[in-house]
Amino acid sequence: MKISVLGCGRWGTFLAWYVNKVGHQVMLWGRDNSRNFQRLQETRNNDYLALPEDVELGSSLEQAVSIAEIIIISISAQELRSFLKTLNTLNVIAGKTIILCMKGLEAESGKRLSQVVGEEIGKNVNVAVWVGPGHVQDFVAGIPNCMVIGSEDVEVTKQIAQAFNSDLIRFYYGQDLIGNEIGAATKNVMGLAAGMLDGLKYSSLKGSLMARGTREISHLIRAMGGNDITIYGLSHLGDYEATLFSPHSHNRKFGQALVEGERFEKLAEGVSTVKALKELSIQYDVELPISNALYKILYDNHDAKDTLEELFLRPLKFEF
Ligand SMILES: NC(=O)C1=CN([C@@H]2O[C@H](COP(=O)(O)OP(=O)(O)OC[C@H]3O[C@@H](n4cnc5c(N)ncnc54)[C@H](O)[C@@H]3O)[C@@H](O)[C@H]2O)C=CC1
Ligand SMILES: O=C(CO)COP(=O)(O)O
Repeated sequence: MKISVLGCGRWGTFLAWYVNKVGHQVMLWGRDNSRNFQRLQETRNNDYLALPEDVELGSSLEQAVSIAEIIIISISAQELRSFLKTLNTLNVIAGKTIILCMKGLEAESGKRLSQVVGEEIGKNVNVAVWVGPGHVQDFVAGIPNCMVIGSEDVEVTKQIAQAFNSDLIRFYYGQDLIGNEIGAATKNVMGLAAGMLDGLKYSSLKGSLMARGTREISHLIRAMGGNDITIYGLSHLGDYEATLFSPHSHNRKFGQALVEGERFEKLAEGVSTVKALKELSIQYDVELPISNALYKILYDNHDAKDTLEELFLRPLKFEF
């Protein structure tokens, strides 16, 4: 199949590498002025991998979209809406399948990224998400993992999963788009919290964070009309090792750097997702104590140690 990957950062470049490896014809698109794109053009390398010669690099968005049946998008979540507005003006997207390979929510509205596609592009495309655990560093070292593809159309889900399945990534068919999108975005929030615990030398609390984090987000998924069991699947709990424990996780590193008084400059999607969760907790009237504590730390300048310790002072309650 002809596939174009839009976004040539850490993950987008890996996706182009992977989709080429499993036998598809791939174009990786980036903006002319992007440092990532320029470096790939000059060296075909980034910090993580070397791109094979048969992955085409392109900077014309119109060309990248018009030549492909499947369009994979992997840019920062907060850029998606404006990016789609630009894409829409080119009039080449109708009839394509868009796969969102990004883990975030729109910060101001709390909207899921597939909803943003629906609002900006309309109904004349198929939309799927490809989420779950995986770091470029592990995949290029040949370490396999499991991931999940989901959409509102089971035939689209199956077609994509079958086209991309390999002995490096085993795909499962997602059955709950709301749960998969909320789960994928919010695992980054738990990653920020895990990093803060690491920085505070409270790493032994990460087991409790896993238990209470999943419970908190399952309430939100149910309130939003999803299936609360999805939280225990690949998009959320299955991604905890790669986020709460992995030395590669940007979200975990961001949280750790914050409590250590350092700055972590790379994209940590959880920071914007914390804002989205504040909005969703109001919209759906769901209590999200861990996410709310992170909001106070990140947006109201509360002290991380005090704020996380305050979680222990709440009234006792039943576990489930
Ligand atoms: N296992 C998985 O499914 C993984 C998923 N991700 C997700 O992938 C997404 C991207 O993350 P990274 O690649 O780490 O970020 P990154 O910062 O390395 O790459 C983002 C890329 O998007 C481009 N970009 C940003 N705004 C743009 C715009 N308006 N128009 C065109 N291009 C734009 C940037 O130039 C950059 O090349 C995130 O949502 C992240 O959560 C990341 C790693 C693993
Ligand atoms: O989603 C990821 C791993 O599955 C990447 O996580 P980070 O963005 O925290 O590095």
